[in-house]
Amino acid sequence: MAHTGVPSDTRPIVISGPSGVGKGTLYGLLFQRHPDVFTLSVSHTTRQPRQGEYDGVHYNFVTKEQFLALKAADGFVESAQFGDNFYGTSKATIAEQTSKNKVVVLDIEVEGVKQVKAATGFEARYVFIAPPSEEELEKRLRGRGTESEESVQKRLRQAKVELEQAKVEGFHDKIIVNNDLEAAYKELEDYVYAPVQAN
Ligand SMILES: Nc1ncnc2c1ncn2[C@@H]1O[C@H](COP(=O)(O)OP(=O)(O)OP(=O)(O)O)[C@@H](O)[C@H]1O
Repeated sequence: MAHTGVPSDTRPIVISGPSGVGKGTLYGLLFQRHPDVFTLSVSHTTRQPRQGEYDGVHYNFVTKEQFLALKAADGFVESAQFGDNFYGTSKATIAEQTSKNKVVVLDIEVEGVKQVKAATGFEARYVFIAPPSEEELEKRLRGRGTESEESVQKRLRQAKVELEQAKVEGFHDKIIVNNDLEAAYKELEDYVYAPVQAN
């Protein structure tokens, strides 16, 4: 069945999975095939904008002081530090995007997923994208041609952590194996458009 319009369940969708598994490709299709329905969450960051990046579009660019103040006020559903820079997803940003009748998609690592699950007053749906095999994951990561050898190795180590966590019963609401892209996309779309489950 073809799905159209806004899903009945409008909770944000948290998508996780190892680097190179095809998360971006899959939700990219969701955005492309359902324009104006879904939107990627806009993170806060303390790093400097790069050429062509706009405040409020690619990131909400803030100072370290602003970031830490928001964190102290429990304003993030998840946050992390990479090198000298802080990154986080603010509750207010998600609420604002949701109020515009958009279903917000969050693309985060497993540590972030744990934080979102522990965040107070925040409801979401958790989708894990799994590779058909670790060999295929490595092939895709290399095939993308964006990573150095060191970065490939680092991502593969992190992949093992992600895959281990995904085995925990009930941690994710839905696990999709991205083998054939169209089949995986269909599974994602069917899940996203499934009617709200009565508890
Ligand atoms: N089902 C599939 N079959 C074969 N190749 C795929 C499939 N899905 C995605 N790919 C390819 O795998 C590579 C990695 O995909 P993508 O960049 O979407 O991964 P990602 O999970 O978003 O990675 P990251 O977390 O590093 O951003 C891309 O080159 C993409 O075209």
